[in-house]
Amino acid sequence: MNDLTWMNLAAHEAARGLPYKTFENPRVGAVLVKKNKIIATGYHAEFGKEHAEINAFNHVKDKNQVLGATLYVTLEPCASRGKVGSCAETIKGWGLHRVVIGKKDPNPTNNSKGIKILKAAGLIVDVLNTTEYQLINPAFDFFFNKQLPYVQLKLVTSQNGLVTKIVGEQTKLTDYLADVDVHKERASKSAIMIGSETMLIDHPKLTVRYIDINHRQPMKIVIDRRGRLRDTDFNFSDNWLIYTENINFANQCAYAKLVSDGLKGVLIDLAKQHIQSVMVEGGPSLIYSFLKQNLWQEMLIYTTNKILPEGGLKGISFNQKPQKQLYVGNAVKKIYVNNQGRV
Ligand SMILES: NC(=O)C1=CN([C@@H]2O[C@H](COP(=O)(O)OP(=O)(O)OC[C@H]3O[C@@H](n4cnc5c(N)ncnc54)[C@H](OP(=O)(O)O)[C@@H]3O)[C@@H](O)[C@H]2O)C=CC1
Ligand SMILES: Nc1c(N[C@@H]2O[C@H](COP(=O)(O)O)[C@@H](O)[C@H]2O)[nH]c(=O)[nH]c1=O
Ligand SMILES: [Zn+2]
Repeated sequence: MNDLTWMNLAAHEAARGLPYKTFENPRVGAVLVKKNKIIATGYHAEFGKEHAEINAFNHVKDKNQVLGATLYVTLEPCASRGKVGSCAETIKGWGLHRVVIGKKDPNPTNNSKGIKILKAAGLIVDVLNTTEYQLINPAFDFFFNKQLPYVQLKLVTSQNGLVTKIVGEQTKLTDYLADVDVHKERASKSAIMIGSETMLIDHPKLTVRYIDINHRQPMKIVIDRRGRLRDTDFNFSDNWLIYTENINFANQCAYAKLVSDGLKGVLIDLAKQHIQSVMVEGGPSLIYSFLKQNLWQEMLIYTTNKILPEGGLKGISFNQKPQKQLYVGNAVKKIYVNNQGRV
């Protein structure tokens, strides 16, 4: 077994973390190895809980086994104290011989700093930088590399490509199991975004409620260029943010924010508020705008088994081949990846 094989095992561990549980944290895996044998494995399972390296160490019954061992970890151990304390500072007390790292942490609070701590403690540190575990945290990587939120578009259609039965109304298309999947997607995002027309017609909740979560609810964002929400009686609270170009609305509503440079300006502003990822849940007009301006990284289309009469609101036409497709409840979920819009 060589470094790459052990690191692949650590990457498999990382993939045991579920994005709807790790939330804004990266999925990370770790393997402790001594004399070509595994001592323990671990992964980061939940936002705010122990990191992968610590979990691996906690799985070792006789801690003497760790003396002189090698730690394989997919991401550079954190340097900052964060929510659980610095892993690099903890690791240096274990008596390891060597630490092998999949890639450096793109988060500037940790970048190269974890490696520095380990090296200063006399450990041998190697960074492999191979590609297979670069793709495991697309939103985390995109946010820290581009200083913009990762944009995931999502639309639900009938089998014949419509998003509503009647223009100007809402139509529920997904069944319970598909909703659970949608809510897992929501739970992994910092924010959910919709267009003003969807807000006015659907009055959506935009919460995660089909699954339990132990982290915060995503922020709710409405794009309301003209300020059509100005004279409505929506009960906005701190978790809502409305981007508008209507100065009167922005002055009058505590939750409305003036933005003048379009969707890109919105994304830049969200990044400043540490919004790492956004799920744009429609409607089709807003989704088209993100596609046209190439401001997206991933798109989910759930095509349900329902057939709606012609005359309803049309979804989008999109010719790219999906990277993946799977069945969830009454829908086929197609996942599209924008190769020109990634890191
Ligand atoms: N099946 C599904 O998955 C979904 C269905 N729906 C349904 O879709 C319908 C609403 O969808 P739709 O009519 O497409 O409207 P949207 O919800 O997409 O809202 C449209 C508004 O968004 C704003 N907007 C769009 N593009 C831009 C841009 N480039 N820059 C700034 N603002 C922009 C505009 O505001 P302004 O006019 O002020 O400029 C526009 O009027 C509803 O019936 C709803 O029930 C909605 C979501 C999902
Ligand atoms: N119609 C439709 C969806 N529509 C999207 O979900 C929003 C409703 O969110 P909420 O109020 O939290 O349930 C709605 O405004 C629109 O953005 N989503 C789906 O998963 N399945 C569906 O059939
Ligand atoms: Zn850590």
